[in-house]
Amino acid sequence: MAKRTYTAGEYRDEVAALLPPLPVVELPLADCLGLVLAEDVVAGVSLPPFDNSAMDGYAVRAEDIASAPVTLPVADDIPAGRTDVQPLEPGTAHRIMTGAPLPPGADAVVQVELTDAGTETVHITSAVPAGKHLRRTGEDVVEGVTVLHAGTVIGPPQLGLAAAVGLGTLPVRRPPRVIVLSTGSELVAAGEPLPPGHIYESNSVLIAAAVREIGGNATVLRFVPDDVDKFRAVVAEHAPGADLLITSGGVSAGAYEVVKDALTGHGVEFVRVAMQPGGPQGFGTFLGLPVLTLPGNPVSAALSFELFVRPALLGALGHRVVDRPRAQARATVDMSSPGTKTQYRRARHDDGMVEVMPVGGPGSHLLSAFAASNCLIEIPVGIEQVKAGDKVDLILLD
Ligand SMILES: Nc1nc2c(c(=O)[nH]1)N[C@H]1C(S)=C(S)[C@@H](COP(=O)(O)OP(=O)(O)OC[C@H]3O[C@@H](n4cnc5c(N)ncnc54)[C@H](O)[C@@H]3O)O[C@H]1N2
Ligand code: MOO
Repeated sequence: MAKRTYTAGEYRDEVAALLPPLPVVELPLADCLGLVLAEDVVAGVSLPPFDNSAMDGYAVRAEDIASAPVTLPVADDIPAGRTDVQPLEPGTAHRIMTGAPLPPGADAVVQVELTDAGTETVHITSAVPAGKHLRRTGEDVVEGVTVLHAGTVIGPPQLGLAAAVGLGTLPVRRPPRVIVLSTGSELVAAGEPLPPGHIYESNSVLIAAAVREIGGNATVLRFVPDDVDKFRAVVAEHAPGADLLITSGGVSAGAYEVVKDALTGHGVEFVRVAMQPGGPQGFGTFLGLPVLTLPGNPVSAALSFELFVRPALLGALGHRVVDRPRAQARATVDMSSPGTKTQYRRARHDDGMVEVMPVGGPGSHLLSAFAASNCLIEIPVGIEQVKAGDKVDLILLD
């Protein structure tokens, strides 16, 4: 039977359908960075939780210093954290520090710079109006209100706010557990001697990093040689508890296509996507585990992750925006494309997004060109020739 051919858009949807929303879990704040809040979060306390001083100075009644300069006795000293604050008697001042609770009866704080900084008595040189330098209870957050909404991507400010209202954990969609497995008897790990006819393995390094970059947990398995039984055994051992298996290599038309041989007829369908790089793809479920088999050429694997796996994982994590931003710019040179497939050229746009220049050729082995790029030029099906000066569609990677 002829292999089904997908457009890049159709395949993107097929991959997304393979990954259901991840379960909601409560995670400690330190583990929530970059994840998506799964439920609304309500403040258990007001912010500030009590009326307090915004300045180091003296708590007073504004009317007592209206005719400043005046000298008042200092009846108390209130550092931040003090709990037994006494009321302010008329005609007196309390020395007070920033963040310390305001004594009942006080309605203003005079900052220390407007005084002689006395500890027995204080000489105040200027009057201040009632309300000056006070931070009122609930000015920032009122207890019981929703402070963070479901769907929010959790960044440093959101984590700070969660901690400020006393939350030690947040409800998030659990990071996906992704197994990354490269196949190929020619592969050697970086850092080891390179025998003749071998190459350094790079796909699992790139893919695992790309998984981690969006908040996933990636486990890289030692890449298996081109051996079907070994491949199945390694996957079976690691499938329990995993959310996704990503393989690279072994899916095209050669005599030793281990991924294809191991998974054909076992829940994984091997198809073609009308794009270049990234044509040969496979998707399905093996031993209950969603599987995506990416082509082995380094840029093919990288772009397959970019265009299909990344949006699917972001969707499963609850992100509303799962695609990279797009833009248009003018090509600086002529480019040709097959016309029958969408071509993704690696490229650099300038700061103003006026012009875009391809980096390297269209070949799927040109990893250094990809590493030097900040965008992809998308040349759609039906276009065989782009002329210098033509506007082209960009997918922004930076
Ligand atoms: N007769 C045909 N040959 C090929 C076709 C085709 O349609 N007919 N398609 C080509 C295209 S397009 C691609 S893409 C590749 C896909 O091949 P595989 O997925 O089977 O990948 P391999 O053959 O294992 O490797 C391809 C290439 O990439 C290198 N590689 C593989 N894995 C890694 C890795 N983990 N790290 C670094 N480099 C890796 C490998 O050494 C090969 O050079 O097939 C074309 N052929
Ligand atoms: O479809 Mo392949 O990914 O061009 O080298």
